[in-house]
Amino acid sequence: MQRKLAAGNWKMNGARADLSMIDRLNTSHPSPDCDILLCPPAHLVSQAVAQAAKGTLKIGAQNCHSAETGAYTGDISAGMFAEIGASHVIVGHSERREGYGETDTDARAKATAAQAAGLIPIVCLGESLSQRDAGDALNVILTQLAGSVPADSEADTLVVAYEPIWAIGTGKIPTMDEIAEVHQALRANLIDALGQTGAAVPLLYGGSVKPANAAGIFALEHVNGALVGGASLTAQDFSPIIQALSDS
Ligand SMILES: O=C[C@H](O)COP(=O)(O)O
Repeated sequence: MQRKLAAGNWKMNGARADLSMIDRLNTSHPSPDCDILLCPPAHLVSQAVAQAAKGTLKIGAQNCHSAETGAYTGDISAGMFAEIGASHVIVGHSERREGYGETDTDARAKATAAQAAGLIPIVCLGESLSQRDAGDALNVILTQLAGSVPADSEADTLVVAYEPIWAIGTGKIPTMDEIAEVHQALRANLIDALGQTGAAVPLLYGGSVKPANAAGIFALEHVNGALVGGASLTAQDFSPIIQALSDS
């Protein structure tokens, strides 16, 4: 059985004062098989960890370098995030792939470094609108999966997130059939690659998840949670998404 995960990605948003929502999230009590994760900007991770310590909320990072240490000005390694108490790190997000030219090889190197440091990588995959319109979505996604996931992953050391690029921050989402088709294909390919481990890896959907559409998405087979951007910025929006996942 897969664990459920409601993960919030604040991207380059949020200030110290916004960490007060952690107290509200920590008072929610999702089902025992459901984890809540918040990934604030790097400068807030340490304080977020301290603030979350009295509850079960986990804190993650949005990116890491694949090396342990070295002359990489401005970068932060997975081990450094682990040292300050992070539990997860997002890798291969389309905003890193598109904005910084990161490849599947980069995503896999970061995911491998994360696992070595004791962090759980959330490996992101997703097609552009033109790729979907051309009927190439599954091919693109499964190629990214094969190239980005470390071969020796375990069920509790890997999360995979399907995020269609055209759904991120747009208010548009795929049809339920389209999400189900992708998640079914991801599950089948993970089982092919990892055996029974692949059956237990949590699969998240991301892209314009809101309180109004969360329950429908979480009802789909092989959807074990969400990677939430805009709606994770306030407890008012994120809490009902967590509740919908917990109830699913
Ligand atoms: O990492 C989160 C995703 O990019 C989704 O962002 P969004 O919920 O604002 O569409």
